[in-house]
Amino acid sequence: MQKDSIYAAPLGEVQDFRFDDQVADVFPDMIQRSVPGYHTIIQTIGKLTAKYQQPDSLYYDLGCSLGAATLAMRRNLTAENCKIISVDNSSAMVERCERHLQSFRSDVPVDVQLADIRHIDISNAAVVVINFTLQFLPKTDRDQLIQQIYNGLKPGGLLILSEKFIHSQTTENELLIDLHHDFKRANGYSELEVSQKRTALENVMQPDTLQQHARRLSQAGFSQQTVWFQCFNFCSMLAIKS
Ligand SMILES: C[S@@+](CC[C@H](N)C(=O)[O-])C[C@H]1O[C@@H](n2cnc3c(N)ncnc32)[C@H](O)[C@@H]1O
Ligand SMILES: O=C(O)C(=O)C[C@]1(C(=O)O)C=C[C@@H](O)C=C1
Repeated sequence: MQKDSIYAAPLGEVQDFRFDDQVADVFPDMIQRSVPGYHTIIQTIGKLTAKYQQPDSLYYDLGCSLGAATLAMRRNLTAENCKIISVDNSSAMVERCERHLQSFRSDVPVDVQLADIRHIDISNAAVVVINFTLQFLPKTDRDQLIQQIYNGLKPGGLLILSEKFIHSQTTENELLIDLHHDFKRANGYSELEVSQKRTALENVMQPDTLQQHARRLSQAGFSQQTVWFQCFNFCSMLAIKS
C-alpha cells in the first residue's frame, strides 16, 4: 500500500482537496489513517448487506472511490439476480476501482459508472451505501439526494450513510475534533499534515450535525433510523424504508 505523504512537506499555498490521481494512489492508506473505525464500517456494510439483501434487486455504492464498500457488499450477496451499481465522479478513482474489482473473482455483476451521484437513476434498490460522500455535496443538494434514495428503495430497503459530523455545541465539537486529530497523530500524521489537510478540506467538505441528518432522513420518509457507529466526530447511520 502506497503511503500518504501528500501534506507532509510545507505547501506555500494549500489547494482545495480533490480526488485526483495523487489522492487515488494513496487512498487506502489515507482513509484508514484518517477515519476512525473505517475497517469496522466496511465490514459491517458487508454484514448489513447480507441481512437486507432481496432477490432481483440493485445495490448502490454512491461515491465508491476504489470500491471498498462495493467489495464488502459483493462478498456478502447470495440472493438471485443481484447487481451492484458503483458511482463516482472522479475518473482517477473509477479507473482504479474497475481494476481493483477485477482482481477478485465473483459472480455478482458490478457496473462502475463515472457520474455525478446527483444525476443518476436510483430504482429497485435493496441496499444503498453512501460512505463519507454526502459531506462533499453542496448543502442545498443533500435533501434531494436522500429523497431520491428513499424513492428508489424497495419496501424493506436499507440506506447506510456514513459521515464526518459537527457537534452543535462548541465545547463538545472542539473536543471531538481534538480527539480525531490525536487519532491522526497516533497513526503517524505530523502536526503539519493534520493542519494542511484541514485547510485543504475547509472549502470542500461541510459536515452536518447528527440532528440535521436525522431530520433529513425522517423528512424523506424513513420510518426507522439509528446511528449504529460513532467514534469521535465520525458516524455511520442506517435507515430503513417500511
Ligand atoms: C471519502 S471518498 C468515499 C470513500 C468510499 N465510499 C469508501 O468507503 O472507501 C468520497 C468519494 O466521493 C466522490 N464524490 C464526491 N462528490 C461526488 C459526486 N457529486 N458524485 C459522485 N461522486 C462524488 C469522490 O470522488 C470520492 O471518491
Ligand atoms: O482527514 C480528514 O480529516 C477527514 O475528514 C477524512 C476524510 C473523510 O471524512 O472523507 C476526508 C478526505 C479523505 O478522502 C478521506 C477521509
